[in-house]
Amino acid sequence: MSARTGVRCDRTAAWKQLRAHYDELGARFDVRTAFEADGDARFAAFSEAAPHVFADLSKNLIDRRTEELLLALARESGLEAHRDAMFAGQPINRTEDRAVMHFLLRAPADVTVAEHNKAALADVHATLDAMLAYAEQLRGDHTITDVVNIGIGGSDLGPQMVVRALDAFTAPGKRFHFVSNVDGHELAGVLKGLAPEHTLFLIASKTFTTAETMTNAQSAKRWFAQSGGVDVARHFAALTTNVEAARAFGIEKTFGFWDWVGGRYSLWSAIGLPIALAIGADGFRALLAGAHAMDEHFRTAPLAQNLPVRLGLLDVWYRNFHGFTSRSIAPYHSALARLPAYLQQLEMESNGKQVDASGEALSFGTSPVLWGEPGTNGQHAYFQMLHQGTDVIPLEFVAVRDATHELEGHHPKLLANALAQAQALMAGQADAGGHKNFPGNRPSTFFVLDKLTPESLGAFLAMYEHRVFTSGALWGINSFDQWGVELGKVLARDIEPRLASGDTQGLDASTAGLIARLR
Ligand SMILES: O=P(O)(O)OC[C@H]1O[C@H](O)[C@H](O)[C@@H](O)[C@@H]1O
Repeated sequence: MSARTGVRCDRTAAWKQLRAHYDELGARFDVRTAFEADGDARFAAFSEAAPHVFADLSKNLIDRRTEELLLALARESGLEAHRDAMFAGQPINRTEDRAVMHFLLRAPADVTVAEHNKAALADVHATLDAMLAYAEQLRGDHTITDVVNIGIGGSDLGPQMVVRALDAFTAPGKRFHFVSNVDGHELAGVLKGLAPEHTLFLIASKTFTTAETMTNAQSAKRWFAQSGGVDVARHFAALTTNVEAARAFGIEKTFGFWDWVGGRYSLWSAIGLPIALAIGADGFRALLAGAHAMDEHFRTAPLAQNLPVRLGLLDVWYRNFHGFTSRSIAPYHSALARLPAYLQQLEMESNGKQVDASGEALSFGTSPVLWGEPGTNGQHAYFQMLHQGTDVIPLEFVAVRDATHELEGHHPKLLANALAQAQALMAGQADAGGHKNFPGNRPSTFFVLDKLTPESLGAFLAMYEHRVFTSGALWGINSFDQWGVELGKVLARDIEPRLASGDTQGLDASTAGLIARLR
């Protein structure tokens, strides 16, 4: 059974037309020539001012015909119906039979939703109000100086990235630590500087079964008792859909969320408590409001002026026609240092799939590899390859117009570097001789936020979520499950006792040999 309406992208007429267009013109498209021909008009046509986010797409390898065909592909593939199904709360995550409603987490209490989602919206706001009241109470409690979030994947990357990104909005007096790895070096390193009476542990796990998080949580509880901590109820809280398991673990204070929130889409839920502790209730509400504005843009803007859609279509063009296998992210703001790691989970766990939503094998590529580091650091490391390597890797700049520090001269230098890199990638430099030649015509997208605020960050992240939705929808895959993480977990459970016993029976010779080495 097909999991959705519409035709899989590779079976549409537009796909064939795109293939022909690529063979005829796309492969040889030169963005420099395109700028010579229609300059300002190109910048106007290929830029988009969405809520809180401006995007310049004009340095990409596309022309109007390409975009028209991509829009036709979106229509034939049923993108709009799939989007509307998500917003209607239908169970579009078919392999887990779940709705996908992270957008509801940021919807105002009085927004119009389908009748069957009214109870969910009321639950969202009841939990949000309780969580923000708790956050405000703790913000005023100066005996708590250290907050340790124990969680992994979506229960770590989102809150960690946002807390760091909004550092300028964080009230002084509390330090935030994020422990994710089962490697005890991480937790031990954090605990070294802490006192139990001044520490709050947040155990963040959607399922409350994840091995890494449970191991770290047990160790934190043991450390708390051994270091003289007495009041577990005051110093531990759980953020989870599995409240029962949290209670069984011994935690009284719990904030829940729901199975229709995917882990990598959960920073807007109770998983966002560290964010609320850092920037306060108003700040957290502003983050949600920014995301909601982008939700509305994605839900209602015509496809041709819909920023997440235009980005998702470009991703399909690059992945399936140009054959680019990776994309690099360069945030030109050091507070966004964890953005690439967060986006890796968002995009690669969502769209790193090889079958469509009905389980049928795909004959085309899906998620690219995402990677990156803050500019300008990346420039002095791997940008060499972006400029002169043999592979073309689309690059994404994220620049912020207003700085939040007062150091003189830094910000213009930072912005000049971002602009110059985008310019150099496109323009190149010919005839300088061999190793000094830059081929140019290397694509980039340039995002501008006026200021890095809770609101603009919320909008930017929601834009990215919907962009991933768009490419996933065109590919016909289920962007909301993650079966690919299961096999390794199962095998680790088999191997762990073998490391103690030395039993290697039935194992391949490599794994057996490595176990012998590691014992
Ligand atoms: O929040 P949890 O249930 O502990 O899950 C944490 C993470 O681990 C899982 O294995 C998935 O790969 C992620 O999607 C998830 O975010």
